[in-house]
This record gives sequence, C-alpha cells and structure tokens, in this order.
Amino acid sequence: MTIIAPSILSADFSKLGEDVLAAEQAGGDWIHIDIMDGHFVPNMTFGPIVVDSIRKYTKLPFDVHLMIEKPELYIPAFVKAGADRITVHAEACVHLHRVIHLIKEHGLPAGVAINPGTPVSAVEPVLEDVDLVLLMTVNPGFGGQSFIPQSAARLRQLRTMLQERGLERMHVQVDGGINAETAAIVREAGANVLVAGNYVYGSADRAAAVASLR
Ligand SMILES: O=C(CO)[C@H](O)[C@H](O)COP(=O)(O)O
Repeated sequence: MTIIAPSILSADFSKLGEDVLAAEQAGGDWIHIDIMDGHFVPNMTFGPIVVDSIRKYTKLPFDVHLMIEKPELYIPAFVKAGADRITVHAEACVHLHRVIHLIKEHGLPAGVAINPGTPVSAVEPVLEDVDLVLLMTVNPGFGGQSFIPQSAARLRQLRTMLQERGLERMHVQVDGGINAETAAIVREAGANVLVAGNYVYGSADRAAAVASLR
C-alpha cells in the first residue's frame, strides 16, 4: 500500500493547524514535517515548539524530517513535541549509527535520508537499524522544485540492495517534485512512501490530488 505524506512546508504558516487538519481531511496518511536550520540546507522553518502547537490538530503520525546539523541535540525535544517517527540525514551525522539508536532509544522508528548527490551505498551500513530510507528526489531546502529524473535508477538500486539483505519490508520514501506523473515513476521504481508538498497544498481539490498519487 502506498503511504501519502503531505508536506506542510507548502502549507499556509499563518494557519498551520488548519492546514494540518486539511491534509488529514484530504486523505493523507502521515504529516511530513520539514525541520530546516539554515546550515544543512539554505532555508529555515520551525522548531519543536511549533510541532508541539500543531500536534492537537490531527491524530495522523508526525513524520519529522530533520534537515539540520547535529540532529542529536534536538531529537529529545522533537520526541517530546509529538514526533511519531524521525528521519536524519546521513550527511549531517558524524556518528550516524549512534544518532539512529538515539531515536530508537526514545521509542520511535528511525529513518535515514540522503541527498540526490550522495551515493545510495551511504545508507548500507545502517540498513538493519532503520525502518525507512528517504531518497531525496530534489536538493533539500525548498518546496516546488522539479523531480530529478536520475532518482528512478537510485530507487531501483536501493530496492536491489534491500532484496539482497532480506529487507523488502523497509519503507522507501521519496521527497521532492512528486505529482501524479512522477508518483507513477517512483512507485514503479520501488517507493512506497510519497511526500508531496506543492502538489497537494497547491491543488484546488486536495483530496483528488492525494488520491492521484496512490
Ligand atoms: O524536503 C522538502 C524540500 O526540501 C520537502 O518535503 C518539500 O516540501 C517537498 O516539496 P514539493 O513536494 O513541493 O517538491
């Protein structure tokens, strides 16, 4: 089954709670929350206090994507704020294995993400420790960018790697430039969790947009 995770990066931040609820009402499965620090990525969003304040608007799982340096310093605060799962970037962690286990010690499933310019093999050492691999399909930092076509081959490479290790049940997430057309490409290439910001929030009929991604 394909999981759809609307990304609130494209929501109206002046009514974030309402827009979180709107993602649920449109049929989203997870709420994708991008945390950006202006260092690891060239943009800034919000911190745990905002996550905590929108927690009451939905019971859907909060899928927190940390695009920040030194994520280990902030993981406890995001857990407290209501994260249901946390994904960190391999490129941002000096001690990736340790950071993943810190998430798990807090009782949450952990994910590992990589940017489009990072070899897929970078996730290999931690595959047994995570339940989700996020392949960025744009360079992270901004919504509304175009899907990078080489992502399909990278997804197939990851799927092969997972099959060789008996890890077929791993969530394979994609993020960036996902719309009805690119959703078909990534689903065929092996993704089962699709993050979509602009496509969902920019659509007049958000429920139809979510449905078209499945
Ligand atoms: O991580 C991200 C960008 O760094 C995002 O999740 C972003 O919201 C995806 O947006 P879009 O679907 O509009 O491309």
